[in-house]
Amino acid sequence: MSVIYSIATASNSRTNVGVVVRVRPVNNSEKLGGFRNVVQVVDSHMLIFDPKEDETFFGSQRVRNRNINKKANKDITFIFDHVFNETSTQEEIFENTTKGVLDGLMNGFNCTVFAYGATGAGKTHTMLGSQYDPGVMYRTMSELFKRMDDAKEEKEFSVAFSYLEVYNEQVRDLLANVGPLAVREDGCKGVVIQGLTMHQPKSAEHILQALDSGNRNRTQHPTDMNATSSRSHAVFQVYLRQKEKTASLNPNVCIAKMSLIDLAGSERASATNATGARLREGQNINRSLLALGNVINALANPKSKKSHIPYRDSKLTRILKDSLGGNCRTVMIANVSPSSKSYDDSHNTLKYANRAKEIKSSLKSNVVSLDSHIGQYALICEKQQQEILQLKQKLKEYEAKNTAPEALHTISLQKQTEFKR
Ligand SMILES: Nc1ncnc2c1ncn2[C@@H]1O[C@H](COP(=O)(O)OP(=O)(O)OP(=O)(O)O)[C@@H](O)[C@H]1O
Repeated sequence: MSVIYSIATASNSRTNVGVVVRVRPVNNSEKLGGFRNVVQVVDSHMLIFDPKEDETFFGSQRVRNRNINKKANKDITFIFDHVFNETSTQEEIFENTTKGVLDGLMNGFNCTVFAYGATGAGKTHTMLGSQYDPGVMYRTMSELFKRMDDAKEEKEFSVAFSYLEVYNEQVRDLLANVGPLAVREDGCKGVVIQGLTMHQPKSAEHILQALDSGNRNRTQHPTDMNATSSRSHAVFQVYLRQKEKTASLNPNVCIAKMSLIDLAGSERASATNATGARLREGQNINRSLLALGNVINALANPKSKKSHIPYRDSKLTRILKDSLGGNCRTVMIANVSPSSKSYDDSHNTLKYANRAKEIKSSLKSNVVSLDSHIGQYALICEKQQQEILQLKQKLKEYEAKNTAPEALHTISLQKQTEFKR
């Protein structure tokens, strides 16, 4: 029997999390090894993992032709916001993923795009690409500069960016030669990485150069699956400040952050034959990806919404605390190889991506009025005064109803302490 994950389309107006899958072309070693294809892209939303080999497709219609002697294939149907096949271009990926997210950034929402997948599945190709065929990061920045230019009559913009990596649970600035950086949380500013350099770009090309030089500083080591495997999580962040150009003394100012992340490859240690330092490296990668998965699971689980989201379990999730869930728009690009050589890795990636679809977040634009602090405090105080009066009234009614004098006294004391707090 075939399994279908999520019958409803993943494009749900309540979700701010888009999940897309990109299937890369088969590489030479997969071709020469005679591996079979285990990912069949049916259309732009559906793929089948490990399809029955005796089935043919006409459009999205299956035509069955059963062979009872064959070992059952997993035959799992997955549905995502978008599925890109082997021939999809960098431009198509950008147009159908980050371009829409940029609308969010321009409207003051924090946004995150991250590439997830096993080593060699195509994450760096998707996010960074090459000089001649740039990926999502450069295309996003080009589009951002275009949009700022289009709106320059109405708004004043300022942009800054940073580029860091998390390697072996240490944060390093990819654009400056400094030691490991500390991460701390600031009540007002959110997550702060102490000493991380901020750069003000003059153009999208300037950012492309910075990405290129930053990437040369990134920790890479060959693995059995990828000769130039990125062994760290690379986090590129852009801060956009917009101020309305109006005659008003109190123009709206809006600050939002976009994080573009090329994660290190998820992999089983046995598949990479790693030992010693490489094994420890792999364990740290898996630890932070596991932590990221746990955060995704917690955000996706409505029961845990009010309780604890385990952001503190790794450096990666601590850095992304204000970029995942909550007030944030997220796109996950799950990269997979179509080959049976990466059977378990692709299966795991698809399950991880499927889980990420469940995250729901409530958006709140970061628009603030320049003197909002004063106006807001007056309103907050007024609201709290009203709330205290209502609670006092409720307490009075409760005390009047309650006949046990001792119990009454204890409850009353407790409530009073609460009010004082
Ligand atoms: N869609 C694609 N089209 C053409 N080539 C691709 C595509 N995706 C990946 N490749 C090629 O496959 C190889 C591995 O890709 P890439 O380095 O992006 O993998 P990765 O997922 O970042 O791996 P790691 O986690 O080990 O760094 C590269 O040579 C890359 O150019």
